Amino acid sequence: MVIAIDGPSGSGKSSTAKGVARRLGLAFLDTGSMYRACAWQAAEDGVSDAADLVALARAADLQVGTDPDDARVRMNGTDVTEAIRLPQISAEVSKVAVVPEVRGELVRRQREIVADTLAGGRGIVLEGRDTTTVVTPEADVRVLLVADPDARVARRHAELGEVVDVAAVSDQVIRRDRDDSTVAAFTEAADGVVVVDSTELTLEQVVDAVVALAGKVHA
Ligand SMILES: Nc1ncnc2c1ncn2[C@@H]1O[C@H](COP(=O)(O)OP(=O)(O)OP(=O)(O)O)[C@@H](O)[C@H]1O
Ligand SMILES: Nc1ccn([C@H]2C[C@H](O)[C@@H](COP(=O)(O)O)O2)c(=O)n1
Repeated sequence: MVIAIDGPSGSGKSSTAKGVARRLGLAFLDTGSMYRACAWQAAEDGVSDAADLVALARAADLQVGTDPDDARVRMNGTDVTEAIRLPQISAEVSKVAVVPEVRGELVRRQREIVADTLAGGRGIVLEGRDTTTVVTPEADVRVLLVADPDARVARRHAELGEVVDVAAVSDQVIRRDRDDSTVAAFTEAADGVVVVDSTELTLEQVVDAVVALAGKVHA
């Protein structure tokens, strides 16, 4: 069983994918964490031009955990699980994600993780921007998870707290989507991809909806 979930920032992809993975006993892969880890390394090294970013991605010793309860990320020997969620990484990550050769390298690694997980006898839920269209277009269940922009900004604001102002949150959600959508097709559902709108749904209800789609595969 492979379940792929894409969508814009703050639509609830990570929370939903983890919830579905827990419910069905599947592994979990946050593909965005891999772009974030590269952005973290680029900031550490002070590099920003495309050739350097590609070299960094190709040389990276990048370890991504697939336990939905403890998906730790290690980049070149450093545990960056918390660091990659900092606002400065969210602000910079799109500059890394728009480089085609970086995408090619990370997609190759993501497919490898999926294949290794399946070879080990376990299914996987992966989420990101291009998992339904590029990484695993053959997935058993493919979902485009959407939510109104106001709801997405409000969710992110609630998560980050008062320390981050509305303009910064909007940059993390709206501006980032604009930049990210130049290289990945997550604003429209591709053929065979089911749209789930989480605007008026609780997280539990969204997880129920995806689990129900997975149930139909085995029906
Ligand atoms: N259905 C929902 N209703 C209310 N809040 C939700 C719902 N789904 C997720 N959330 C909350 O919204 C926030 C964003 O969720 P999450 O990180 O899962 O989104 P995402 O799509 O993975 O975002 P990004 O792509 O920016 O990493 C979190 O605080 C999460 O708890
Ligand atoms: N499959 C993916 C996953 C992520 N990205 C990019 C776009 C995001 O700005 C960034 C971080 O992702 P997030 O943790 O916010 O889900 O990585 C992508 O291009 N393709």
